[in-house]
Amino acid sequence: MSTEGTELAEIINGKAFSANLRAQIAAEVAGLPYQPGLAVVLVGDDPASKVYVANKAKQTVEVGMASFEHKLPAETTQEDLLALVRRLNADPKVHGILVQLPLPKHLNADEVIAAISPDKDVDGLTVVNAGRLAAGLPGLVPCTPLGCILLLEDRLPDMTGLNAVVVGRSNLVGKPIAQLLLQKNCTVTMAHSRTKDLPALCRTADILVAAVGQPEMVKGDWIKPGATVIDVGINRVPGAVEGKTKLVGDVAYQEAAAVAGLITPVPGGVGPMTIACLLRNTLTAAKRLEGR
Ligand SMILES: NC(=O)C1=CN([C@@H]2O[C@H](COP(=O)(O)OP(=O)(O)OC[C@H]3O[C@@H](n4cnc5c(N)ncnc54)[C@H](OP(=O)(O)O)[C@@H]3O)[C@@H](O)[C@H]2O)C=CC1
Ligand SMILES: Nc1nc(=O)c2c([nH]1)NC[C@@H]1CN(c3ccc(C(=O)N[C@@H](CCC(=O)O)C(=O)O)cc3)C=[N+]21
Repeated sequence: MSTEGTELAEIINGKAFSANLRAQIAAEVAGLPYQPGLAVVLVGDDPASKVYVANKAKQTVEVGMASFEHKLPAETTQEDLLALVRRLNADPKVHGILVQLPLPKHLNADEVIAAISPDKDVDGLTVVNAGRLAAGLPGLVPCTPLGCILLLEDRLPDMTGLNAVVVGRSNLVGKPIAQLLLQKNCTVTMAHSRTKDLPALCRTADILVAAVGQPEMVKGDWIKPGATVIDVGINRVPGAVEGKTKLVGDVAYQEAAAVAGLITPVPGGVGPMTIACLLRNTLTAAKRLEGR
C-alpha cells in the first residue's frame, strides 16, 4: 500500500489505446491488394529480447501482416548480419525491417542500421529518417516516440506553449520524442545525466517524459501538480516474491500519481504502444513501397 496519499492522476491506458490502434490497422490491411510484411532480426538469445520478438510476431500476424523472424546465433559475424539486411532490403515481401537492439558487443550496430533501406526502416533509426524528422519532412518515426505522442495528442489536443521536459537523449527514444513535442509547439528542454538540478527542472514541466532506464528515479516531488507524466522506462527489478521479477518504469508511480494530472503506468502504458506503432510504420512503409 502507498503511504503517499490518494492517487489523483488519471491513468492513460496504453493497453486499450494500442488495441484500438491495432484494430484500425487490421481493418486497413484487410482492404489492401497485397500483404504488408515485417522482418524482425534477433541476434543472440537475450531472454527479454526473445519475449519482445515473440510478442511482435504474434501481433503482426493478428493484424493480417506477414511476420518473418530471423533468429541468429550470438556468434554471428558482422558480414553475415549485413548480408541478411541486404537480402531483406531486396525482398519484395518485406516492407519493414527491425533489428532488435542491443546487439552483441562484437557487432557494430551503427553499420547495421546504416545498411537498412530507409524506406523499410520501421524503427526510424537510419540517418535519413532521423534527418527527415528533424527537418519536419514525412518519413518513418521511431515507434516508442510515435506511441508517446499519440497518447499525448489524445489527451492534450493543443500542446501549444506547454513546457515539456524530456529526460534521456538516446537516438531511439529521447531525441525523437523531443522533436515531436517541438512539432506540437511545446517549449522543449532535453535533460540527461549531466543536467544540473534535475528535480527542479522537472518541476517546470507541464509534460514530463522519462526515458532514462533507471528504475523509479523520478520522484513525486519532482512533478508539477497536475502535470502529464509519460513513463517510457521498462526496468525489470526483483519482485515481492523471492526469485520473481516485476516491471517498473523510470517514475516512482505511486508518489507521482498522487501529484500528476495524467500518468502512464508500467506495464500497460507506452510499451504496448511501441508494438502498435511498429505495425503502423510497417503499414506506412508498405503503402509507400507498393504505391510506386
Ligand atoms: N516502452 C518502450 O517501448 C521502450 C522502453 N525503453 C526503455 O526506456 C528507457 C530508456 O531507453 P533508451 O533511451 O534506449 O536508453 P539509453 O540507455 O540509450 O539512454 C538513457 C538516457 O538516459 C540518460 N540518463 C541515464 N541516467 C540518468 C540519470 N541518472 N539522470 C538523468 N539522465 C540519465 C542518459 O544520459 P547520457 O546521455 O548523459 O548518458 C541517456 O541519455 C529504458 O528503460 C528502456 O528499457 C526503450 C525502448 C522502448
Ligand atoms: N530496434 C529496437 N527497437 C525497439 O523498439 C526496441 C528494441 N530494439 N530493443 C528493446 C526495446 C524495448 N522495447 C519494448 C517493446 C515493447 C514493450 C512492451 O510491450 N511492454 C509491455 C509489457 C512487456 C512485459 O510484460 O514484459 C508493457 O509495458 O505493458 C516493452 C519494450 C522495444 N525496444
